[in-house]
Amino acid sequence: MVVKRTISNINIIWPDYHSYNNDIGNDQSDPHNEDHVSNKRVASKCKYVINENGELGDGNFSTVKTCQNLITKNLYAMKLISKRTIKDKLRLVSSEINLLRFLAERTRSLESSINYGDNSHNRDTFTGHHHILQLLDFFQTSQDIVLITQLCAKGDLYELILSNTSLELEKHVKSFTACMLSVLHFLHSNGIVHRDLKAENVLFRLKNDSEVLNINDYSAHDLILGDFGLATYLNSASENTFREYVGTISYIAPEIVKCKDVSKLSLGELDKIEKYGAPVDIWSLGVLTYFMNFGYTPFDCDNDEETLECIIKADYYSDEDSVNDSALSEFWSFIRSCFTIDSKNRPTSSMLRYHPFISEYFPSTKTDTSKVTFEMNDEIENINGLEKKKSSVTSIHSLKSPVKSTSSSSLTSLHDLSSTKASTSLTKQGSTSLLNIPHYVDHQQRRKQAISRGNSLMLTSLTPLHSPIQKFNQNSTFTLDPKPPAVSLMNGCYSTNPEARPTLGDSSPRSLSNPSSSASLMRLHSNNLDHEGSEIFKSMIFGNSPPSTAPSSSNSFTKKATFQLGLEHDDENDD
Ligand SMILES: Nc1ncnc2c1ncn2[C@@H]1O[C@H](COP(=O)(O)OP(=O)(O)OP(=O)(O)O)[C@@H](O)[C@H]1O
Repeated sequence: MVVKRTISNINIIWPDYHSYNNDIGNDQSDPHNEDHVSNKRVASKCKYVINENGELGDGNFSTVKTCQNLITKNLYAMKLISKRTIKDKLRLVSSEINLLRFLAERTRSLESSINYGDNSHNRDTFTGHHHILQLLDFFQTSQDIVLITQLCAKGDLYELILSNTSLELEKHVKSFTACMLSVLHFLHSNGIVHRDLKAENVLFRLKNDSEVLNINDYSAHDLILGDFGLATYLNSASENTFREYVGTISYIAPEIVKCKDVSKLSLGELDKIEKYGAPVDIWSLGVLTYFMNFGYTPFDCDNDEETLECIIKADYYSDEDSVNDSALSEFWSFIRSCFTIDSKNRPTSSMLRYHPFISEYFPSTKTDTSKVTFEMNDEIENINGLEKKKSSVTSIHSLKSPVKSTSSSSLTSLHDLSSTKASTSLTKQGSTSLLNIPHYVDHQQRRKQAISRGNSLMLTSLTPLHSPIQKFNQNSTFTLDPKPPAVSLMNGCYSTNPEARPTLGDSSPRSLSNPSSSASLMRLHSNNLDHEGSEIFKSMIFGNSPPSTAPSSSNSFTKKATFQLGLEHDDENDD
């Protein structure tokens, strides 16, 4: 059985996750036995090798390693999502892949339409789609579902904040916030909600020639938002997607907190819970901005119940000194806007670009029409007019700081709504609830340690770029090229396990030096059958979108779909 989804111009056919799940269940009987697997399908030889010493990080469901494409010689990040670990959470993985593919397509189409020489485009310092993790390829092995993405530096924003105690407001908090706001603006205007914006998911992309993150060199890195595992389309097919209790507790909005007990509700009761939407990301942005500035998160208390209580009331911690610090007035105004309890009154990503805290990064807002200016003024009035009540000085907050969730810590917190009263309908919708519950350490203690280690911020400024076009292009690490040649991609096929090597070879993209051998991702999905490659390559590439010559029977769709996830296919396409 297949589920067919049409996302913009991409026709994605994805196997029903229940049947896929069954298939994975079979694998688990002997996941190490390739022969067992090969009884029912032929695995392609993996086109990537892993650096066995190149672990970049791990998450709740995955390990991320440096890898090299054997054909292009380019280095990428390989995210290995263990089938054993995700078991019944396949919906989240297919959703992540679908979304990343859509975003990669959207990015390519936007890039091809932007004329960088024309000042009417891209006047803002940050261009949202430049700061999203790009998916290059994906496949599955007997043990893992594998995503190949662009390579970012080891370490993330969370580690950067903790290792520096906090970040500097003028130099970094503002620019990082503006950058993430540009990403949210891009996602929201494309109908996508991320639902897990947090420091751990913000990575640093380096220029090709930099091996380690030199945060002092502005021109050598960019912020990248990753982990789209919880991201979803606003017009999601599932009735209850926006009633799921998902996210990371320190960052969730009040409207998500209200969904905490959805698993215990009857269907009638569930209907009464208001659906949430894109504003949940704005709340998380407020938490992230606050965390960058202070080095601790705003709502965390001794226990989760108290934390959730504070979130519901927007009762964030603030000490009197910082509240009265005039240098922080715009910061607090921004925070208050993000922490507007009523999501309908919370400013959108579009409106927030006008906020004085970060508006200098969005010069395009200055030349908008009078209508927009009026809305802007209105908005700023709202921002400034927000009630002052909301911050706690001596409340139940205990100044605890989050500790990064480890790969095992939140797995136990996966609640499957299928075990609930509302199970029948929710399971049908494929609904799953996921909440990462981080552990906490004593903030004061950590702060003292950081100070005694003499950690100081050495970051240079990501200042607004006033001659934006030229300078932006020079400084950005964003690039879509070189485009991987079609023959180097695996496009969802079933593969042997990637070989691990102690070191990876030369990463110069030799095969890409021959332009005729390269095909952009755009072309891979363009239904243009004139590009190079044999019919079998076309079949592989268009596995998710049948070539126009393919028979249009539902059988052929099914074959394509199963081929795409490698459930049953013959791949004659090995190297
Ligand atoms: N492209 C990349 N380049 C470098 N490091 C990466 C990349 N992708 C992920 N990482 C590292 O691996 C970690 C885990 O990745 P990711 O957050 O995607 O996994 P996850 O299992 O979905 O995590 P979560 O626990 O948030 O659900 C990240 O925190 C980051 O440190």
